Amino acid sequence: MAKPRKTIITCAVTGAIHTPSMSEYLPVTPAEIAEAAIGAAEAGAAVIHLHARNPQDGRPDQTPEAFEPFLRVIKQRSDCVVNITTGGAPTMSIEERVRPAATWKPEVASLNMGTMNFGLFPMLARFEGKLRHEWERDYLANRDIVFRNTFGDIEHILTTLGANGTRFEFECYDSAHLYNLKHFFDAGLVKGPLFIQTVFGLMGGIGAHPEDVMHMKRTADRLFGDNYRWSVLGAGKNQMAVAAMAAAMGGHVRVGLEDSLWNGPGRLARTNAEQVTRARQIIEGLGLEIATPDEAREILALKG
Ligand SMILES: C[C@H](N)CC(=O)CC(=O)O
Ligand SMILES: [Zn+2]
Repeated sequence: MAKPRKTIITCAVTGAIHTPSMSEYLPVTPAEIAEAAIGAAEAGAAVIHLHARNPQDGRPDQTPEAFEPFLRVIKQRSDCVVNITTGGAPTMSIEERVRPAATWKPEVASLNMGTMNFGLFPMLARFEGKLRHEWERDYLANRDIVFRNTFGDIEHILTTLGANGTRFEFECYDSAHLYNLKHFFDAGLVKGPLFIQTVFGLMGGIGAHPEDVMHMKRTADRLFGDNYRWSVLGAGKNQMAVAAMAAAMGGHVRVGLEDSLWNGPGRLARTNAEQVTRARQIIEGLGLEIATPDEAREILALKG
């Protein structure tokens, strides 16, 4: 009897897209981020994707010091795979964005595979009346956000962090980003298995229709064959549908309040663990098993 395939659940616990006034359940302080990460790991997430925030007003904070308090607690209480963002907030400089991962040398760091328009403004209408902080309104109303990830920026992050043995969660928001990754793969600047996180339904990137999911998978299969491990994240209301489609096709899944505030239509997720549990139910419902952190390390060939 063939061993059931293992599915890696990644949980992105707070991010830099959503803002505190949107949901009282969005982790902001180091203690809240640590609790959210450990809760998500206990619920079944093998990989935890981390951003930091200013504890007072929840503004994205990409200083290495802001990460230290929760990284220490997570390391003490969990064997989960730590994945530190290099995306930060799309309004930050590359130097600012790469600093935390360069300082803390995690097993995994995110790496965004192309420059793109980054549309947060569609959320403004929905949360306009609830926004407590001036920075939230300015941030969400900004229609000119360019999320910069040039070939030079990507190579800089690859070489800076690669030197520490850190491997990458390659964020691909459109098929062009898969071709950008292919360029670095052919140039020998990245080694397989590639952990490719295909992002669906974020304004400025590809949509979240099943055809979009199939298009990204077919393109990745053609470009990388079995030199990659496919994972998906669906933004907002698309989160669980995209996760279910991918899991059924052998893909890994990412959930968490960075990507969606919801746990079912119109119901705010009270914890990241709630979303991990919902994804786990879908995966186990398909007769699959979730991967432990060590199984994820093996599947992704991490330094451990
Ligand atoms: C859509 C997600 N925000 C992708 C992400 O997590 C980017 C990063 O942190 O580098
Ligand atoms: Zn992120």
